[in-house]
Amino acid sequence: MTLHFSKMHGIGNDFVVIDCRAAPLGLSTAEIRRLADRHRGVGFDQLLTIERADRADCVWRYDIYNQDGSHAGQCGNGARCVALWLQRAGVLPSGTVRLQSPSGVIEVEMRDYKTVRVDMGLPEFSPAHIPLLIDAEADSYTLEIAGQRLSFGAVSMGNPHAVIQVEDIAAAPVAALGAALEHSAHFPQRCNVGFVEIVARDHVHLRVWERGVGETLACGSGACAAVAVLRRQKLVDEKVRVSLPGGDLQLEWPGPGRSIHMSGAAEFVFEGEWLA
Ligand SMILES: N[C@@H](CCC[C@H](N)C(=O)O)C(=O)O
Repeated sequence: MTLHFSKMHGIGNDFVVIDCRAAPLGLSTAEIRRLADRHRGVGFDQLLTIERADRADCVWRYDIYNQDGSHAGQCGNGARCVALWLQRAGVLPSGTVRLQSPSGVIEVEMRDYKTVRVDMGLPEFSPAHIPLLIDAEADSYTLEIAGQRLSFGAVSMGNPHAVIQVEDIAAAPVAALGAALEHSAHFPQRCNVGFVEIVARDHVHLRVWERGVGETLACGSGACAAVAVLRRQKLVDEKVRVSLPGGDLQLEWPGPGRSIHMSGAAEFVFEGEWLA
């Protein structure tokens, strides 16, 4: 089997993008993992498929798979790459465009040749929605994780996120605590774990341990989650620059009942054929 793909990235969060407009993906979980292998396959953080929408108010939809083959509900950096991919294919209408994602409709808008602004929708804080097995919704939760008491905020951006505030981003225990919280029984669908250092009310540093991947260079939904959690705790302003290891994203969240907007780069790397 030969599979044509585009290799793309959004500030270092990298993707294999497959055109499924004419035919469904048809890869097993084992094949997705082989394609994700950075030595024996192509390598990616997420696999994105582009398909025809099945709802009347969208033309295109995308689906998301992590490196370990698991399915994801949202991918912010991926949404920007999907918009750029559709534009290069000549099928992205001008202006604001509604895209069907696995967790609902989002809106994308090309700002210049490689900057995309995305309406990522409403952050959902209710534990049932995340899902987080805990009695009552709160700004912050404390649990015993990996032998220590850990405080974190939690939110769904269409996918589950925990957000931990740290003093020094360089020293954050991303791998150790990220993996432990991702697999904690309190998160029945696992979770993405963000470690965030507040630099100023309009600037934070963020590193993200992604569910199904590990630490990535950037996570768009993780950036939204960090801003949502910190803003709810009244620690940041409406507009926040989020600096990740792979680059910066601009976030805007006016507050409850309003969408979070994220702006940042999307880039093509190459086109290829996978000889499966
Ligand atoms: N890199 C993404 C998030 C991808 C999905 C995530 N790992 C999950 O399983 O929820 C982003 O940019 O948002």
